[in-house]
Amino acid sequence: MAKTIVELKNVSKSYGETTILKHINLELEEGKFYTLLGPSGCGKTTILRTIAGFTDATTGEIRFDGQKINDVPANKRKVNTVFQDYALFPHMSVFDNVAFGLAIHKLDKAEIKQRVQAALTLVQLEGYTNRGIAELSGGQQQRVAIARAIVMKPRVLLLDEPLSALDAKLRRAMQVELRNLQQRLGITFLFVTHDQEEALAMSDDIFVMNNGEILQSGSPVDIYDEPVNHFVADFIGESNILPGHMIKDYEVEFGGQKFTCSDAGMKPNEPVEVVLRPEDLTITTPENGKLVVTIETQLFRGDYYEIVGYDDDHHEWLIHSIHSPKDGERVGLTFDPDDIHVMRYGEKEAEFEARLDAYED
Ligand SMILES: Nc1ncnc2c1ncn2[C@@H]1O[C@H](COP(=O)(O)OP(=O)(O)OP(=O)(O)O)[C@@H](O)[C@H]1O
Repeated sequence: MAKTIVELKNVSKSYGETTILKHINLELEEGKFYTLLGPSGCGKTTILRTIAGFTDATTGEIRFDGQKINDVPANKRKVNTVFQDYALFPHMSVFDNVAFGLAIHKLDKAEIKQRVQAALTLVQLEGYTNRGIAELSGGQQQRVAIARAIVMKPRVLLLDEPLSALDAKLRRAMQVELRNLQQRLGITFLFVTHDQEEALAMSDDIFVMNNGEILQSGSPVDIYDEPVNHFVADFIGESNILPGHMIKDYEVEFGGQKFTCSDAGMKPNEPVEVVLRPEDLTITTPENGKLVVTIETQLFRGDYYEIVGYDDDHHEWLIHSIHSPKDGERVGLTFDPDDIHVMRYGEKEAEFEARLDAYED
């Protein structure tokens, strides 16, 4: 198992009466790409700031290589931050921006030059050393900010929504670049975003946050396939979420019908929520469908149609399909038992994982 670098143990943060972070526990291992994902104001930046040393935790421990670092000042932590607005010095050249931290540490000129050149090569900005910051595009400024952080050879790089100022196309290109850079450098990245697609595409592991809490952590595939609760199912990807009842292990009722599923460990007749992803629904004839819906609208999304239909209980269904039924047409929907994901109301991640372990063995 990889070595743990950063640990937050039961970290809480309050400003006066307002609690911003509630009992945060997380571990970052060496060489992995992590993402803090959640809506605006949920506390993502505050977690970065406690790790960087810009904000004190009200309670709890921050550890680096197993040592408590709550009282270690920011400039003594082996962590660097790339800020959302880049925080570059506009009147200085690219070289001087990247060299800034090394110059403060009074490294000799030859070493500074060699390290700045190496960092600029890594972010594909060789040849830009004498440019002013104002003469660079947004994407190039972004690269300078990253070069300025990695030139310090941090063990952990914190990135606070670094791609949010870029247009959609450049943003996608930078996602690939950042992921490749992380793999080449082999250092731990902790990346903050509220964009779930970005988190799914880039991360080894994601921490899904809401309201000052980490609701779920795990690989993108695990979180997508097995969301712990309504918030996560709704926030990550698109979902059909329906109320239902667990009849017994591996049998669930929703929409007035019983279905075989792969979930277990609930009480008989326990009220539950059922998740079906739009891409797991297949359109068929009404006779062959497990459910029947009437098509309301459809949007062409390039490689699929995003279709909305309503069942006879007026429940809305979102369907992704390469086929385009007619508006007003009645169609059947089928899905596999494995595509049904059942969630218990109020279940926390630890209880959810314990239940999964118990019935999967
Ligand atoms: N110095 C402060 N004093 C009081 N409240 C603060 C302070 N800093 C942050 N907050 C509050 O803490 C909450 C979490 O802020 P934080 O910046 O960590 O959220 P975030 O998830 O990073 O949001 P965003 O995606 O919008 O940047 C917000 O409600 C914010 O208003």
